[in-house]
Amino acid sequence: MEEIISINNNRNNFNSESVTNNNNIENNNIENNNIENNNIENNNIENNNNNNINLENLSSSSSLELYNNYNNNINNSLTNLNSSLIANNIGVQVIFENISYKTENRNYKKQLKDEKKRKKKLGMERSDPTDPNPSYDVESSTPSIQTPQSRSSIIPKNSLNISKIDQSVNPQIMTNNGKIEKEITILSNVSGIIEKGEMVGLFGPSGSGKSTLLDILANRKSTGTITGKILVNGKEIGDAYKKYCSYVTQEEILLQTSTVEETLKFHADLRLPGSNEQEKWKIVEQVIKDIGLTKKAKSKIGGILPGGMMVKGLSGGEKKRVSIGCALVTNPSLVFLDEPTSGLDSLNALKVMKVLMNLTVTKGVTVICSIHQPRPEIYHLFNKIMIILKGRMIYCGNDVLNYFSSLPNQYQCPIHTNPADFILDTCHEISESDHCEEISESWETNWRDNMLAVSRIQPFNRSIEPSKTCSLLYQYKILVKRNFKDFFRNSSAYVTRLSGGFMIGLLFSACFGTLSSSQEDVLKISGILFFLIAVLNLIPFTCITLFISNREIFNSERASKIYHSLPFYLSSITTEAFIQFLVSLIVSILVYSINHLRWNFSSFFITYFILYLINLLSDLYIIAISNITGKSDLTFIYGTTISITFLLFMGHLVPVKQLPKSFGWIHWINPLYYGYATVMVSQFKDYPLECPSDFCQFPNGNDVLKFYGLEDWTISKGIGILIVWICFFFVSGYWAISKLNKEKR
Ligand SMILES: Nc1ncnc2c1ncn2[C@@H]1O[C@H](COP(=O)(O)OP(=O)(O)OP(=O)(O)O)[C@@H](O)[C@H]1O
Repeated sequence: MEEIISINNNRNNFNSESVTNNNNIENNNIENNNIENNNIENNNIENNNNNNINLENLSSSSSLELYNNYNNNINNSLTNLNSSLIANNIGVQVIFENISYKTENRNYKKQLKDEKKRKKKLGMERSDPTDPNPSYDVESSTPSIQTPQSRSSIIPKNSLNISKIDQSVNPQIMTNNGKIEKEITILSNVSGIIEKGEMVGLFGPSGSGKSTLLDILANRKSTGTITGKILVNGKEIGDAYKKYCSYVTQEEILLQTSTVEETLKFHADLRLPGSNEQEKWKIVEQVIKDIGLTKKAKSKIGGILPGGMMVKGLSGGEKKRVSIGCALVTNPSLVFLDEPTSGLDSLNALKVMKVLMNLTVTKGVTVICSIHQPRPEIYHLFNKIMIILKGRMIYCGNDVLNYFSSLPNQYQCPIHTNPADFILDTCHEISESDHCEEISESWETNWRDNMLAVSRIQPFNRSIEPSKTCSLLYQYKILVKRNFKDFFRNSSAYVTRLSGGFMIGLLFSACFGTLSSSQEDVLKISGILFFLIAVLNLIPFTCITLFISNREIFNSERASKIYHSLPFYLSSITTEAFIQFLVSLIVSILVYSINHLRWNFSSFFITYFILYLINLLSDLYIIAISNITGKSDLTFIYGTTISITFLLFMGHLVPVKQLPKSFGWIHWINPLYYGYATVMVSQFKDYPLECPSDFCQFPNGNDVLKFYGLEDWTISKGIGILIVWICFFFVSGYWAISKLNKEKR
């Protein structure tokens, strides 16, 4: 039996793909998706011109009533299509009503400042005796008593009206009677309906509020006040809503050293807590098929690693498909995408969009994406268009061209013009016309009176349970596994750091040679200890770009809420602690064995342990600074300033007792001083020194300690204080990563 369901996608020049009963969607180079989906077998979607609704009549009509009837028919035919085509699959219907969003105006201070400047300038102009046409006081920040007409007539042509300018630059900054507000309204009473299995394009000029609406619909907004309702299949489902949504950000932030399947498995591990390994792998395989990357499953993502090394990997479009894949592992009902085609060439953009269309057709997934001027083939893949202008919905449906021609100015799409370009151009025209307000209001009234009334509530066929999360320990395990894999695959990271340790060890050996307990070598030994601490303090500076890049990945993954910040932070510190363990060990063994420092196991062990603590501590404070600043250049500047201060007041170059009184206290807040004091004690405490004549400066190691003001120092005190400092930097780093530089949405 071959049932043919015809739908009219009712846009001029529409020529969408056809889905045959083999589900083979013509997909250029994308692999065919042989997805087993009994529900859609035997269903053919054909976009033909045998439409039930006559487009010609519609285009000649400009009446809203006719348009509404038409739209209702389309809605019904789409609903029929959806219900018969994808009866048991995962799609959901989403109705959002009167969504408004207010937030703190981040430009408030700047606007006030600009306003002050403007007033000052106007004041100066007024008092200019040479001005033949003295201007009047134009108080944009307080309502004027002049009539609009008189007011406009008295504003000199060249005078600045800051509130007007601000609104045109950033049309979302809505002012109240021209008053600069601390809180601004980004979205106002936005409503719409998205049927299951629909692919919806969210259009609008830059700054109109598309990303804001997507964030709200995807439940990702963490700032501001949101009002309105989101109904899933007619129900308000609160927290469980998250379970149905996935969000794909504009920029794909993926770990370059992971393969496609590892990336997806990572997401499956953290987002599917109820599934076993076998099930997760099955899902990963299916997602790889869905995104058409079976042949590239074992390929690395690729890109430039933080150290600068280039890893060959996927193309931009393929990376975007992996990002989409990450969003698909949870089998979402709704997928939101913020400009999925940005940065891609038109062929790759089309491939990405066809992957999305496949999902809507084969699984009934609802796809909503904001998009800027797509090529016509992409535009025609959308079942529905939503248009946001100045934070208000001006259209939501599938006949936008006819709708625009029905508006007061009768905007007609010229032949051979990309409809997407026409939509954007028309939006600009509308926003500058006097009808803008009227058009938004008439659409809102139309929505309330007609659209909502005809929408059919879909039955709920997915369970409404709040989503489960993995335990923190499990998250930590998965993150540590990923970190170590990444570390060993990034040869520039481990080769540089380990070979750096090796080179430093050899250079020290070459410079200081074999040392003895003679008087001349006493200063060399204290010099070696100082330089060892200085080098191990500076080594972490080589990893600033790595820390910043990890932070970016973390921010993006945290926004998707796939893990908690604590396991992420602990896993990063675990990897770092391991690397520093190796680096300090290499340096200590080389220096100790070649330079012949005080040889007994406890001295070696204590020296090594202190060097390790110094290395770890330095790593932690660089991590803390990079988490606080979020920028590599600032981390470098603050880090070097702190390190230089620490090294100066370490007690080697100038023994602490000889430091000037006004600055001498600094050594008490210098963790490197405690490290240096402790290794000095481990080397010189009760250490017999050669004394060739009756008088020598240091008859015994204790005299060396006395010279440096360390005679009362003990090893246990030093280790204790260093551990306290490590804890301090550890906590500061965690506080900074969890509280600062968050992705504000
Ligand atoms: N806290 C804020 N203070 C001031 N303006 C804000 C604030 N948050 C958002 N905006 C402004 O609101 C507008 C809507 O932002 P949004 O990112 O949703 O627009 P968009 O349509 O997605 O733009 P684009 O297409 O350029 O990404 C922008 O002009 C933005 O600058």
